[in-house]
Order: sequence, then structure tokens, then C-alpha cells
Amino acid sequence: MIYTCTLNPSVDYILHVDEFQTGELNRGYQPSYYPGGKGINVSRVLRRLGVDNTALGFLGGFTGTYIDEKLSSENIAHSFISISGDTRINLKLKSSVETEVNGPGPIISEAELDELLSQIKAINAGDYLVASGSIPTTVPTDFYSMLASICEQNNVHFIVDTSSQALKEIIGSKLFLIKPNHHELGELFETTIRSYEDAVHFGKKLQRKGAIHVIISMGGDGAVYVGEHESYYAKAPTGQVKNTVGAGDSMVSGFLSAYTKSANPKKAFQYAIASGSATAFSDDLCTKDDVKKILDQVLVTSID
Ligand SMILES: Nc1ncnc2c1ncn2[C@@H]1O[C@H](COP(=O)(O)OP(=O)(O)OP(=O)(O)O)[C@@H](O)[C@H]1O
Ligand SMILES: O=P(O)(O)OC[C@@]1(O)O[C@H](CO)[C@@H](O)[C@@H]1O
Repeated sequence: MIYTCTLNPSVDYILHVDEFQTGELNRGYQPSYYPGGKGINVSRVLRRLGVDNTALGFLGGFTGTYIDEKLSSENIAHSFISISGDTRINLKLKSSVETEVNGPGPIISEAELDELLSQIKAINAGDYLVASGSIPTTVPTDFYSMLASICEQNNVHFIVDTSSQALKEIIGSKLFLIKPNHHELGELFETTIRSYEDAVHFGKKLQRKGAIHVIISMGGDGAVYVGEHESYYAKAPTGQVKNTVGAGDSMVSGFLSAYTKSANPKKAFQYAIASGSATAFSDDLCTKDDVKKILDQVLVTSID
């Protein structure tokens, strides 16, 4: 079984604005809402790819109810801990460029955190736990390291996709997969990642620090994979980009969906890129058919 954990879910509110101007009244059009937060996106894409999974984390308020109902309507198993604060709303503004405004998230109490830890301690050996997204400000920034220790002790495969301080703190833990984007990787090593070669160089450093599989996503430029015995890069397919929110999460789902069937990192990486790009070419997250349509366009090349 695959579990996802979203400490800080969100309702993603997407709004189009022509020529957005700061400090002015801007009129938006074509609004849409999606259940969001990185782990929830991973769960939604896994389900669409035909992989059963269970979503964990915290939900509260009217926004929490919305997410709960949406996940149920998509037949995604979930067991969120109810909190008193409201789950955040993240604004995604589509103008000549995409602008995101993500809230800090509600307060999480110690008792609520303990409840989540009990759920995670009960995950069976051989299962997978995907911890994705930011850590709410009331939760310790080393919380993912705590989860990594529990998973290591219980032989659970632990996957992380996060940024900033939470990313810094997780390095050195035993990880099955880590998927920073090239900006996050650059920030981590106080450098700028300009090429596939740079990404492989710093990806290898992450690998040596305890990650079995490392994927560095590079938006429209594709991605790099660094594993124990092999490294690859692949360009992203070209297409009409509609929405890149959740593209990275779709990669994680694509990789897990293919790897758990084949144990073949090259195939899983190809499927990961196709899943990320299929989401970039969709209004919402990708479907299995979207991924199938572009899979053959993803050419995976070895790097020495
Ligand atoms: N403009 C694009 N065209 C084609 N594919 C894209 C584009 N943007 C993203 N992708 C695909 O999605 C993958 C992940 O994208 P990206 O590096 O933007 O992830 P991310 O920054 O983690 O995204 P997010 O945090 O929004 O989920 C890329 O490796 C690529 O396969
Ligand atoms: O604020 P965080 O937790 O870093 O990111 C949250 C978020 O931007 O990530 C997802 C896309 O990856 C969106 O659904 C969501 O709004």
C-alpha cells in the first residue's frame, strides 16, 4: 500500500487575469477550484493511474470538508485528522506568467501531531509513505526527519518532496526517493543548476547522503535521474502548457506507479516524466490516457 501525507493541504483557487497589475483592481475570469497540497496531488494522480493509496494529514474547516468530499468522490481512501483551524486556500494566478500565493496553513496542536505519528507508526513493512509539501509553521521543521526514522525502523519506503528548511533537514536520512526541482536543489547547495550535468553532480551528492533514487525536475527542460548504479536525463515532451501546478507531484506518482510494478528505474523515470508533462498539458492533473499518449515521446538517455 502507498500512503501519502500532506501536513499542509490546500484548496487551490485558480484564476485567470489579463495583464495582472499589482496595486490595482484586477478582474479575474475562468475560476476553478481543486483539492490541493502536494501529497493530495500525488494521491489523486496515483488513483488516476490505477494505484490504490491512502491519503493522510490534517484537514479542517469548510475548505477541509471540500477536500474530504472531493477525495471521496474520486474513490481515494483517506484518513485525515480533523483540526479546528481552516485548511488554507492557495491562489494560482494565470496571467502572462503564473503567480502563486500559498498560505501558511492552520495551527496544528501537539495532540494532533501525535495522532498522525500513531497512524504512521502503524504502516506495515514494505509499504510506501510519501511526505510532500511544506511543513506548517507550528510543526517542527525536522518533522520529516522524525518520519524518516520511524520508516527506517519499520522498513517502510520513505519518499520526500519538500523545499526550504524542511528539505535541508531531511538530507542525511534514509530515503527511497527524493524529488527536488532544480531551483530547490540549487538553494540546498547554494548554487545555480544550469544543466543536466550540474543536476547529476549535485544529485549524486544527495544520493551519497542516503537517497536510493533521486529525481531532479527541471520544468519544461525535463528531468534528471540519479540512482545507485545509473544516471539518466530526458527532455520533456513539447505540447500546449495549460497548468504546471502539480506537475512535480505527478512525476512522483508516475515513478512510484511504474517502479512498484517493474522495479526498473529507467522505465519508472520515463513514466515519471510523461506523467509530469501530461499534467502540464492538462487543466487538472493528468489521467492514465494522457500519460500513455505521450510516453513514447520521452527518450531516456544514460549519463556516465
Ligand atoms: N512547460 C512544461 N512542458 C512540458 N513538461 C513540463 C513543463 N513543466 C513541467 N513539465 C513536466 O513536469 C515535470 C515536473 O515539473 P517541475 O520541475 O516544474 O516540478 P515542480 O517544480 O516540482 O512542480 P510543482 O511543485 O508545481 O508540482 C518536469 O520534469 C516535466 O516532465
Ligand atoms: O506550500 P507548499 O506545501 O510547498 O505547496 C503547496 C502547493 O503549491 O503545491 C501543490 C503543487 O505541487 C499545490 O496543489 C499546492 O497549492
